[in-house]
Amino acid sequence: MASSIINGKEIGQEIRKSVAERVAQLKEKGVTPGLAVILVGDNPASQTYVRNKQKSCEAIGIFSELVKLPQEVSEQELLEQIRSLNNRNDIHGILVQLPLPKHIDEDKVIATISPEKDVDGFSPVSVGKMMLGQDTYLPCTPFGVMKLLEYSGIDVAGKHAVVVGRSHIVGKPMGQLLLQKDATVTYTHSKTPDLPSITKQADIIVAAVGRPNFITKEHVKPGAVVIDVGINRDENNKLIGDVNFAEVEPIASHITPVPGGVGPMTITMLLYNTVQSAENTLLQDK
Ligand SMILES: Nc1nc(=O)c2c([nH]1)NC[C@@H]1CN(c3ccc(C(=O)N[C@@H](CCC(=O)O)C(=O)O)cc3)C=[N+]21
Repeated sequence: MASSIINGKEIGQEIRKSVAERVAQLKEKGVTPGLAVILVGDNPASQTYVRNKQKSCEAIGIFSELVKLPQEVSEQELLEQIRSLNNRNDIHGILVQLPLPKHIDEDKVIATISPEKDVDGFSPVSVGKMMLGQDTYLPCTPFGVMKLLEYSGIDVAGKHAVVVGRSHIVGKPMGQLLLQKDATVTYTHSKTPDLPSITKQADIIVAAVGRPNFITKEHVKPGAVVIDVGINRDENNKLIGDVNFAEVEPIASHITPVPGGVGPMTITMLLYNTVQSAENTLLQDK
């Protein structure tokens, strides 16, 4: 059974088209959605991601502003930059590119972003609302995975979903969103004994461990859906996922490739959240 390869680039493009239409409607009302991206230091990977985010904004008419700060910037200065962006009417979304240098308290930085502008969905307020099923900005990567499943016609209700990884930005919220759609969710992680015995029971596996080719055919039940959130780089700087694609593809029913799977969806949902935030300001003005 060869699997159907889920094309995140194509699904992302389709969603971006409808987001672009909403941007056009906002502009008719005199509002240009604006995203501020804060980049600290000069990590080459972060620079590439940030450039991709800016290009994607431009392509659909979202204004994007890059705030570049040196590696040695003080936490105080970074917090002041965020507060000033919180107060700007032309900025509807604020994203602080992670990871941050070690001398800066990431939790404090994220908590300083106004929840109204937290288009990453990382702040304590956003996370709390998500847990309660309230209206909020959903974290872009798990949100993107839910859209991939939906657009691929995969109904998660009643399915057993196994999430591998428990990070604040992917694993934990991923399980929540699946649970909200009536999946039965199992969380697994680096301290889970005999992982294959658990993942073998999954109808849907979401791999978000950050280890290249970690999920092999021994982990996968034939016919399972396999979503690869991994973005590892090999020695030649080539992008590789957490799933051994060559091994797993023949037995899965659906699988996401890396690149071209979850990655493009993360950016798509960032654009989506930013436009949502701009629309929300219009509702508040009324
Ligand atoms: N505050 C914050 N928010 C983030 O959302 C955030 C972050 N910090 N820090 C870093 C990670 C990583 N991330 C990616 C987004 C898109 C691709 C992506 O588009 N990948 C393409 C390929 C890109 C390439 O070839 O390099 C793909 O998978 O097809 C990858 C990774 C967002 N992150």
